[in-house]
Amino acid sequence: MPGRKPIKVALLGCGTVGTEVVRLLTDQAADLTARVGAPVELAGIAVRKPNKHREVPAELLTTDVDALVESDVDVVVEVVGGIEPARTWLLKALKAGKSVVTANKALLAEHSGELFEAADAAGADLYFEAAVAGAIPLLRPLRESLAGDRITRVMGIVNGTTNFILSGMDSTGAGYAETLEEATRLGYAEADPTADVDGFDAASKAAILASLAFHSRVTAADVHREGIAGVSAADIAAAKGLGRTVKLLAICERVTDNGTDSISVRVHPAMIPRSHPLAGVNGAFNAVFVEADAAGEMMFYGKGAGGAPTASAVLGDLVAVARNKVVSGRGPRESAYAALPVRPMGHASTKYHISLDVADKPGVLSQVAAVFAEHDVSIAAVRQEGRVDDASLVIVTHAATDAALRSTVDKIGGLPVVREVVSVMRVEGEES
Ligand SMILES: NC(=O)C1=CN([C@@H]2O[C@H](COP(=O)(O)OP(=O)(O)OC[C@H]3O[C@@H](n4cnc5c(N)ncnc54)[C@H](O)[C@@H]3O)[C@@H](O)[C@H]2O)C=CC1
Ligand SMILES: N[C@@H](CC=O)C(=O)O
Ligand code: NA
Repeated sequence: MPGRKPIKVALLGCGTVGTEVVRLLTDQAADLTARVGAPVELAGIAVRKPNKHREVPAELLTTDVDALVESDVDVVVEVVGGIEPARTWLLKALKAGKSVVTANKALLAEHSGELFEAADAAGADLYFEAAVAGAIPLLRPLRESLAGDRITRVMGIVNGTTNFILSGMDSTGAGYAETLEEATRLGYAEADPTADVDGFDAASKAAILASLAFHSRVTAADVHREGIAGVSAADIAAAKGLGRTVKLLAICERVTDNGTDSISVRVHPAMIPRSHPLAGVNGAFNAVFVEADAAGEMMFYGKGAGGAPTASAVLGDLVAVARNKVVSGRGPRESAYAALPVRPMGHASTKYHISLDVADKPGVLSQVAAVFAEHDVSIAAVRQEGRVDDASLVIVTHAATDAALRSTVDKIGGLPVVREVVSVMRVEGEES
């Protein structure tokens, strides 16, 4: 836009995502100018080792992040990751009235309250579409399109790395370690991939989703978290035998009890029917179901990880905050007025799949069934395989509280007729 003052952008970080942000900004410069109503100018790129970044203009590179943030830039885009020093940089930017675009879910899941307060005080924007489910437009629909509805549930696959690993184990029998290595090579995994496999990344995303969906502040510490490190080839085979597959799910629910609302939020592996729409979500793809009172069910699907898909979401946010700058407007602020409490995991209603190695003699089933009855857990299906010395008992329960199911499994493990509790996994989704 000739004559229009450019929107100056500081880019912090130039790794998997940052490199693609620079490419898209450069390749689409003319279109972005037209869409924003002013040129979008990359003023500097902060990195740790400038001589390692031959793919971007050398004159833009700097190691002095503070000076870049404090310069006359209008927008700070952060794709470094981690809590500190990213938190300090972004607070500094927001307090100075610079809008922020970030892909940093770890930071947002801990400190979004503080960041939003700084943004509000200075009249700046804070956008973070790339932080959950990569390229998929999901946070903007929650913050804006569905702001007039009452969301009851957000559930899905939000980590590309673990989905890539579980899909590989299920379809080709690929090993855990080799698939993780491949996910890292493809740029899906976090700098420390234990954040992915232990469920921390998905838990951060679940906290962000629950905060937006239920207008409350939910942090990563509020999320019940289990990763996929304990998922074995035997679990995958057991799931297959039952017409199911294993996925790492993030589940955020509004629970209404005696007219009072609370939030249940958890991340754990679960067996789902192979006919379930999430069962066909493979590789680094993510998919998220949203249920709202008036809208009903919606499904969001697309690439959840990788440099280019994530950069697409970053650029979308950059255009939004730049447009706001051009018209001196602002995007949505934090909406946490409902302040709903988070329920402990023990109160969550879940179903279990339990595989037991048992002595194959009369009375075993009745002893096991008695423990379920004692804990008020009802059995949906039982399958016994094998004969003397090599028997296995597979039990699928109806929904019960997670606390009751855990106590049931603990007590069954102590029965003399049970040689080993081979696998315990939650079951989600109805058979269709
Ligand atoms: N890779 C992906 O698929 C996705 C990544 N994200 C998020 O995007 C962010 C960036 O991720 P990636 O690009 O994959 O990470 P990366 O590790 O490839 O890149 C990080 C960049 O930050 C730079 N950096 C680190 N510490 C620095 C410091 N103190 N000063 C200056 N520069 C520093 C590194 O040199 C590197 O250029 C993270 O928050 C991540 O969680 C979000 C969605 C998807
Ligand atoms: N490590 C993350 C990257 C995107 O958020 C993932 O695997 O999903
Ligand atoms: Na997204």
